[in-house]
Amino acid sequence: MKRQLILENGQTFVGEAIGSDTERAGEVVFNTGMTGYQEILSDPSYCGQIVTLTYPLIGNYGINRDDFESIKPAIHGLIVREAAEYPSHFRSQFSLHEWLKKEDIPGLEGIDTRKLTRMIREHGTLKGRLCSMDANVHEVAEELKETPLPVDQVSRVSTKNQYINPGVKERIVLVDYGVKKGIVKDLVSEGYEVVVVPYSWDADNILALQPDGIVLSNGPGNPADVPEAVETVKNLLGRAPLFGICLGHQLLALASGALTVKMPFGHRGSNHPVKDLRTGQISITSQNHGYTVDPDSIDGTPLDITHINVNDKSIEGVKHQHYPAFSVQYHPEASPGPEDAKGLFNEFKTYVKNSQKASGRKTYA
Ligand SMILES: NC(=O)CC[C@H](N)C(=O)O
Repeated sequence: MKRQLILENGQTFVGEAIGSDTERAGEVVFNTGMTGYQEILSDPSYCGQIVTLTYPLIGNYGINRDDFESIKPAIHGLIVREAAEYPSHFRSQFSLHEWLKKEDIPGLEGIDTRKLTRMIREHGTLKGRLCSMDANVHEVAEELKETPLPVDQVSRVSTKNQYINPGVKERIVLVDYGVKKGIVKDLVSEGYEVVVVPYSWDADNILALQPDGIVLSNGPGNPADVPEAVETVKNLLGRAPLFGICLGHQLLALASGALTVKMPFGHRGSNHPVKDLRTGQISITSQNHGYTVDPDSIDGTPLDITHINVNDKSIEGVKHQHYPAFSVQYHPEASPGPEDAKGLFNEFKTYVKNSQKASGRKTYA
């Protein structure tokens, strides 16, 4: 069955329908990763977006039960050049098409994904809708133009209740703005007790858990859409070591007086080079973000820039001058992607240990 992608600029791409028959709209973004489609499909930071993958063959190793980054995918659609019909891998349980159908996510295959990607690179991200062939292109394009991007994504994907991953070492509170499982897994593998709490918890509620460290997770949307989270981070500064990842990084920056801006088409992929300005070391990193900390807003804030993107020099990491708080725009947990940045979890561990020593609290081995 044919299906079309209608963009707000009136352009259309006609291909074959895969997955669910639901019609759905979203901001169309591209990811350049050659592998990792299952993690991308289930990363809550894509909530409300339609993702096109630039690698031409997707789905060849299937979908398995272990590699999901969340339980319920929040992505609005998937666009690929070719979806493998017969996956081959010993862990595979579904084909891409079967899984998309099961999760009620519409997909489109067989279009020129290079043309679509170039269009997004030239004009910035575009709103789009995956539609049946009888949709009126002009009407849909007008409607897309008039519909603003959603502002409620974090509340859609954050956990509703706190939950605990037991551990024998320090207690880390992980504030869930749409957390990827990879972050939880990496913290648990350090031996921490990881208490995951809803994004709406205020600082008093979080501090009542007596955390030895706090991680601010990744998450979807514009960080300026969650002012209550910025307020919470402000009130957490200096009360426990803070480590922000992606949206968590943007919230730490906003809480410290900096600003964030929307990028034309963002960074989404598994090979983004990041330079640590303190050591000169380059890491190849996994990224998924459409907003960034505005470099012109840093002066006068208590933040030092620690990392920059080698390609476009955008800010990739900051550190607070007075409090044990730091953050990165990229993904130390990878999931999917290279693991060059895993060392950031060790940096966090040092912060946690130092803060324990300074406070005279019990330290762990
Ligand atoms: N992965 C993330 O946390 C993304 C952060 C934010 N939603 C952005 O797009 O910039």
